[in-house]
Order: sequence, then structure tokens, then C-alpha cells
Amino acid sequence: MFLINDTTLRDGEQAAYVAFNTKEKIKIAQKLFKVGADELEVGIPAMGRKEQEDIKEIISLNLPTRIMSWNRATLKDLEASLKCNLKAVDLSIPVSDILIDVKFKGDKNRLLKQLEEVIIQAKKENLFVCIGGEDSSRANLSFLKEVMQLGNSLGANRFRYCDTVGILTPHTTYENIKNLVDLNLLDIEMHTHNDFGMATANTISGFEAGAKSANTTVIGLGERAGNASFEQVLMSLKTLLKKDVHINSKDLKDLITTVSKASNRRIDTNLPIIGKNIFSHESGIHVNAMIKSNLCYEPFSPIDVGLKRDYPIGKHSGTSTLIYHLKSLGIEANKDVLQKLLPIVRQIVTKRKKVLQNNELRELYLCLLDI
Ligand SMILES: CC(=O)SCCNC(=O)CCNC(=O)[C@H](O)C(C)(C)COP(=O)(O)OP(=O)(O)OC[C@H]1O[C@@H](n2cnc3c(N)ncnc32)[C@H](O)[C@@H]1OP(=O)(O)O
Ligand SMILES: O=C(O)CCC(=O)C(=O)O
Repeated sequence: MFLINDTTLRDGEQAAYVAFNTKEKIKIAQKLFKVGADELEVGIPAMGRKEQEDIKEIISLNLPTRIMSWNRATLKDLEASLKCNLKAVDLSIPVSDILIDVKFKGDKNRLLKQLEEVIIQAKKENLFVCIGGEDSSRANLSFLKEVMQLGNSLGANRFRYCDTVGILTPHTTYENIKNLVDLNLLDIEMHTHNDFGMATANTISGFEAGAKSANTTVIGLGERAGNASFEQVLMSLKTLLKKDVHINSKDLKDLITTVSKASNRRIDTNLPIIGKNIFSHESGIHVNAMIKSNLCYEPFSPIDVGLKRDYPIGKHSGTSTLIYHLKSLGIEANKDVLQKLLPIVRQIVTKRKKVLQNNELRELYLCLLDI
């Protein structure tokens, strides 16, 4: 079982220039649940009263899903989470020397003592505890092992492996996660960043190596270049790893639109899974094959994600595209005329940087036919 713990409302909102209001957070939480997130990380109670009120509002929705908060591994942050009536917490602690030097003056013993104290308190309160290993990908394996051993001995439930600055490749991810999984100490959760465009790939690699859950964010929102995207991970689980994931395409579209509006981020037309043009086939050779079988140049059906397939008439079109469109207008096209038409289409499209519409194609075709 692979779980998606979506953190759009925590790490997603940490993206610079993004701020959700209460209404937006509630809408996003509801839609995330509807589309298939298994758990939600919904905020940082230590931020104060307003954040705590928002978290309580989300909890009061009574979604049958685990609702988690992000906390520094401090008693004060934990107290703020308890005030919200949360039943699950992520207790974050830096684990790389770089961050331990800055945040704990290099004192690993103090760090471990503090983590221990906070886990003990959280377990006393019967909370589900995930240890957030900040900067795990730059940490020593031996220290990660120490942290996980401590967590295991205190009854923590999970270790979140964070590629905080997004420096892993799928290969290194696999090796690192396999090493930790083989220790058999705590379930691993992936938390990957997209600084080199590998966040989703690294999350999937983590799953392949034995991780049980992953943090995602809708449209990959998050710190700097963002996180592993919810929709990419979800579709990869379904399509590539053949997991039993049901996606209602209308709900997915709704969710994407909501997050896009709330974050003021437009969706690029070629964004994987959801970009408006990802099922637009222009190249002649592709269209020729697609007309014979849709399997040729699509890894999944546009219907799965609420998109539509089209064959724009552009610079790279071949006669198959022209025949396809003319046929839809009731014209059985003459191949010789179409061969003459192709360079004209290319010239027009290149000059005005806009594809041809059906009616324009018809006019050009009929003109050429008359000559
Ligand atoms: C990698 C990540 O995404 S981590 C999550 C980061 N998210 C955020 O920062 C968003 C929300 N943050 C905030 O609203 C504020 O930063 C608050 C309320 C949490 C804290 O605000 P302030 O009290 O003003 O502290 P400030 O933000 O300046 O500094 C953070 C402090 O936490 C400490 N700290 C950071 N991480 C940890 C940790 N895991 N455990 C313990 N202490 C930590 C820092 O060393 C610093 O301590 P210092 O004040 O002694 O130097
Ligand atoms: O520590 C955690 O739980 C997550 C921290 C984080 O967001 C990161 O390391 O990128």
C-alpha cells in the first residue's frame, strides 16, 4: 500500500508569494480528499492563532483521513498542535551536519535529547508521530540510523526522508531508501524537492525501494522549485506502478483549478498530467499513427484526466492531419493538392505563429483545387 500524504496546505503554501485564506484551505482539503489523498498535512500550529483556527476548521470537516501538522521538534510547537486537537504530528529535526551546525551549533546530543523529549510527550498524548528528517539527503547514513533507532525505541510511527534541497537522482534515491528500509526500524515517507526537476521521479524511486508514503503538493507547489506533484505521483502510481488508484477526472480538474487560483499560479500548457496541450498532436508522423491507434503516442488516455485530444494544423503537420480535418468538414481531399498545400500551411503558421483553423484550411484547399 502506497499512501499519499499531501502537503499542499503546508509545504505548498510555503512557496514564495503564496498565501491561502481559510475558505481556500477548506476547499483544497475537501477536494484533495475527494481526488484520493490518503492523508493531509494542513499547516504549522506554531505560526499562531489564525493558523490554529484554520487547522481546527479543517479538522471539523471530519474527513475520514489522517490530518497532520508540521512542527519543529520542540515542546512549544507540540503544545500548539495539541491545542488544535490534532491526532498526528510531524516532528521535524535537522539531520545533516550543515543544518545541525546552524540550528544546533553542531550539538547532536542536544538534538537527540530534544527529539526524545518531544516524542515521549507526543506519544503520551497518543499521537501518530512522524519524525521529519530535514535534509536527510545530505545526512550521514549512520546518523539517520541513530535517529530512526531512537524513534523506533520511543514508539514513533514513521520517518520522513527529506531531500530538502532536491539534490537526489532516482538512482541515489533508490540506494538511500533501500538502505533505510533494510534497517527495518520505521516506515519511510518520501519528501522530495524539484530543484533539478526530479521530485516526482525521486518519489517514485523511493516507493520502488520500499517507502510506504510520500508527501506531494498539487501542481508541485512548494519551496523554491516546489515538491513532487500530487497529480504526477497519483497518475504514476496508477499507470506506471499499476496500483489500484481511482481518479475521478472531473474532481482532479476541480482541484487543480482551485489550487491554481488560490496560489495565483497559471498551469503551463505542457505541464505533465494536466497541461491543456499535452494531448495535442501536431507532428504528421504521430498523427498518421494516432489515427490508426491511440496507443501509439499517448501513455494514458486524456479521458483519465479530463482533457481532450486534438490534431492542430501546424508547421509539422503532414497530409494525414489535413485529410482528418477536411473529412470532418465533408471534403474527401485530393492527395496531390494536399502535397502542394503543406508548404503553404508551414509558411503561414511560421509567419503568424498560430495554427490554422478548419475553415482556413478549407478555404486554402478549395483555392488550390481551383487552380
Ligand atoms: C524545510 C522546511 O520546510 S521547514 C518548515 C519551514 N516553514 C516555515 O518556516 C513557515 C512558518 N514559519 C513561521 O511562521 C515562523 O518561522 C515560526 C513561527 C515557525 C518561527 O518564527 P520565529 O520564532 O520568529 O523564528 P524564526 O523563523 O526567525 O527562526 C526559526 C527558529 O527555529 C529554529 N529551528 C528551525 N528548525 C528547527 C527544528 N527542526 N527544531 C528546533 N528548532 C528549529 C531555528 O534555529 C530558529 O531558532 P533561533 O531563533 O534560535 O535562531
Ligand atoms: O521535516 C519535515 O517534515 C519536512 C521538512 C521539509 O519541508 C523539507 O525538508 O523540505
